[in-house]
Amino acid sequence: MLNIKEIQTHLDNLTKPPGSLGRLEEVAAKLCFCQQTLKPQTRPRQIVLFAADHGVVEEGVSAWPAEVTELMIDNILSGGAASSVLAKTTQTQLKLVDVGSLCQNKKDSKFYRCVQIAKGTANLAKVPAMTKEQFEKSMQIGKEEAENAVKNGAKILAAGEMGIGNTTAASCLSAILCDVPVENVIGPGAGADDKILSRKIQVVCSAIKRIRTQSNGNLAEDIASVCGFEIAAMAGFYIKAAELKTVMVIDGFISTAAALIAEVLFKGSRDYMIASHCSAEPGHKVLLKKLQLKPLLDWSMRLGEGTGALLVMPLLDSAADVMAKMATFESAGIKR
Ligand SMILES: Cc1cc2ncn([C@H]3O[C@H](COP(=O)(O)O)[C@@H](O)[C@H]3O)c2cc1C
Ligand SMILES: O=C(O)c1cccnc1
Repeated sequence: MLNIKEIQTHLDNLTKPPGSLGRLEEVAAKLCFCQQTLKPQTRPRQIVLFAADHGVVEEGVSAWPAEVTELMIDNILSGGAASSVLAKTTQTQLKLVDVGSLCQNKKDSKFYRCVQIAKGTANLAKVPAMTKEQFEKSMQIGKEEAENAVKNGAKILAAGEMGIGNTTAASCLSAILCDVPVENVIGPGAGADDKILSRKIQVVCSAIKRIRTQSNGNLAEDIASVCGFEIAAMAGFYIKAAELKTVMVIDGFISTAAALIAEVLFKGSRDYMIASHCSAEPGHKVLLKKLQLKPLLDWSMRLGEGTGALLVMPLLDSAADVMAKMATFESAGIKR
């Protein structure tokens, strides 16, 4: 078993003042520890984007109509979305899995799978968004995707999401799992104005109240009642990645809500996580703090779709190369 001390010793033997590559060294050490090697690999790598719709959109909580989910699925698959472009730039294989959008089924391919649990969740403002069975089914699909990706050789995994209305679900999850006031975890999402925002606050507050007054103490059921199919699938994806000791790069607010579900249901999952960035959505830093993850970037991004995770892939490449390719003081003949 390669321990942190041995990894640190190797890092300190490389031709640089100890610690001078700052957080790049932290990333390098994490890759080495998770992969149990001093020559970590960052390719091939895979991002899986999970898509689904949200019944709560009928409450007027998003600046966009639910139909945009379907249009963006098509856009992602035809290469025009930010995630598609960044996946190409960073040479990351992208697959989209529709776990519950309002779309008509399309033909499955290597890059697309349609396995809709339902045509969108139920409206969480009025009733539980999904049953515990649907939650477990969604998680299972995520697990299958992580397992297949690793089986196909992926050394690094990332997940992302597409689902109009999903910041409302993520806000509910954050308030419950971090036990913080609702105002700390609600933001404009994909561009809510003040009117939409105040409706969103009302909806989240009433869903939280319902859970707090009606919960039978089953945490998975509480989570399911405000979750999205894509969020549950990402949680399953992260749990399986951790089980398989595979490094996963976490994206924005919604992905991090799923990451916290993973940590709650499978303790220690966070040890395999790298937080790519801190989103402009206010709840994101609350979730990162709870997970004790320090994001690599703080670039005011607020898109989701896996874009933050994709953006940092070259940083992981650099960390791996530093570890595997730099000369040591001894090999370079430099006396310390
Ligand atoms: C064109 C477009 C592309 C996106 N890609 C990701 N999102 C992001 O915004 C949505 C969540 O925000 P809200 O909860 O406010 O609806 C999700 O689909 C998320 O992936 C997008 C949103 C839009 C409009
Ligand atoms: O940070 C995110 O994941 C995010 C923020 C706003 C809208 N959609 C996603």
